[in-house]
Amino acid sequence: MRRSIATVCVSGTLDDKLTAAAAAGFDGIELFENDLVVSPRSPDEIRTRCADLGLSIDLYQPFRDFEAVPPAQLRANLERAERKFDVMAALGVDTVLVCSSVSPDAVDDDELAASQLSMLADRAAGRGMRIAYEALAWGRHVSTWDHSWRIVQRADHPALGLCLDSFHVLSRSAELDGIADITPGKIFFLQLADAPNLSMDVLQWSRHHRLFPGQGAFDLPRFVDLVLAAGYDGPLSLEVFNDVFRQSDPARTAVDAMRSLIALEDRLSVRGLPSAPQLAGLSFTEFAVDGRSGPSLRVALRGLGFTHTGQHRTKPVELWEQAACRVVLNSAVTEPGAAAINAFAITSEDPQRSLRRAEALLAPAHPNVREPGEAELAAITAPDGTSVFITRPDDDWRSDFLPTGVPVAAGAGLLSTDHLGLAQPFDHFDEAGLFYHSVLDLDHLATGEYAAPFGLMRSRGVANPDRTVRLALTVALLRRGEWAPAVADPQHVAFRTGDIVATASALSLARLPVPDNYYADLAARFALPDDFVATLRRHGILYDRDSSGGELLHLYTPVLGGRVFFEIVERRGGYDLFGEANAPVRMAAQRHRRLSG
Ligand SMILES: O=C(O)c1ccc(O)c(O)c1
Ligand SMILES: [Mg+2]
Repeated sequence: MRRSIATVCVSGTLDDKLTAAAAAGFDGIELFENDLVVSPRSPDEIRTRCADLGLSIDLYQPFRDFEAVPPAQLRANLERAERKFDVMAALGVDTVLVCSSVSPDAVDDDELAASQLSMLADRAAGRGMRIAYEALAWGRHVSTWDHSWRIVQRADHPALGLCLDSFHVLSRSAELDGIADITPGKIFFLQLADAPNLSMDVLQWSRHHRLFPGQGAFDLPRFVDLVLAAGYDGPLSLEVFNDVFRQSDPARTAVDAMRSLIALEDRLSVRGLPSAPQLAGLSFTEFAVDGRSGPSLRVALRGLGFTHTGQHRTKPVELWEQAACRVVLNSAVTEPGAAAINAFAITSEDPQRSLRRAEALLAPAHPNVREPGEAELAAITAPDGTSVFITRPDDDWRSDFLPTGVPVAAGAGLLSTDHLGLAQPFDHFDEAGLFYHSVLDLDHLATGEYAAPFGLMRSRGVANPDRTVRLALTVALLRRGEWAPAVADPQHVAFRTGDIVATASALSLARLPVPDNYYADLAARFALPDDFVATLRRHGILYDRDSSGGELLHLYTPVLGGRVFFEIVERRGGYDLFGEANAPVRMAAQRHRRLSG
């Protein structure tokens, strides 16, 4: 299907937007009037520019407050419409979007609305144009798709049809099945937007919080399926009003937008991508370290029971292991400053297919510099710049490391990497969620918010079906201000143990001190037995319980080398999340710990 994007989705002037849309591979655009009005190009020149870029102009919009008005107003509205038809003729666009009236002067009279829209359609038809009527969720009298359809049916004019916008339809949790019964050919245009579930004024929700498909909570595949069942064969067109996208790099937003459509088409089976291979776990996490952070990470790894088992053949890179937990310390990446997670690796049953899928979803390939004889690691770059390596089930990458011969430590019972905690750059949180969801086919777990010492935080978990790969993405709800302590957004690796009390007893490293107030509150909140709470307190273990009785027991290290820390988790009874309720306790404790040295 053709793919289009409304100019309102991305930042910049009209030229910036057109360039971005074309570069991302869109076939067409919806031209917003504002973008035309502020452009120094004439409509003719815009038409030429779009043609040069290979973009069609699929829709001109919006035309507001047209229908169901008193006669004098109707004359003025028709006159206004003629001026817009002039512009459309010069642009070479044949469809104009008329959104349902929000005017207090509009009359609640379907017959009047239908007859006036029919007059408008007559004039449009005279110029080879057509009218797509869209019910805004906050329309004065017409606010649902079925109401707009009744009016279009009543008008019964060949140049009058519907514009269906997923936001307006799905934000109203309307009855949907009837969409499939709309007369073939009467859906003139389809606009797609996702959104998070929010309880708020629907206009504010629409104008600030729309997202690209796959980034929010709406069931877009079902909606689009119904529209296709009604015979729609026009473009899939994104219309996303979003405060962050409006001020982000348009080239990047357009790629994010295109990825959302490719992923949606894949879910609709309109266009098949290489299927996502099964993933078998997080095979290693790589930290970039320098002369200051390297030593503190080594001390911590030893204290956690890791052994420095391997040294890279050609690079200053160390492999540390304990059971299936692997950490790589890379001193070759010399970005000055804190230690940071600069890469992680996921085991795929078919790395090459994983990579082909990633490419089809416009994931940037990671330039992988390798010496002869070294394992070929497929790699892509995540939205926050982290490299994601895709490794084979046989872990052939380990042969790049020569054994150190260091005797293997007894360990502390750590079994495998449970999850990574990756704080995301403010502008790329939604992009990251869609990236992992589509490229690696990770499911969205719950999205949550919590009040942390340095601001409100949002978290979104993503995981594969059998939960061997879990990522906890976090972001501050507001872009950070000037007072942002360095510990505000650290990254971490969590390792799984089967018995956290035994593991805690075997550790030999500084634990994060957890305040007594926390344990007093915990005992009260969950009615826990005294001796259990005493054990948790003795080891600095935090606790969470979900609504089905699943439990998480976890503990943290202080922040190491400026930005990273480790966590140990024991999951009981199918606990599926990350203990977000305890994140504020951890953040405050980490800051106390830094202040006290
Ligand atoms: O917010 C609006 O006014 C507006 C305008 C045009 C649309 O297609 C729409 O969905 C919303
Ligand atoms: Mg719309």
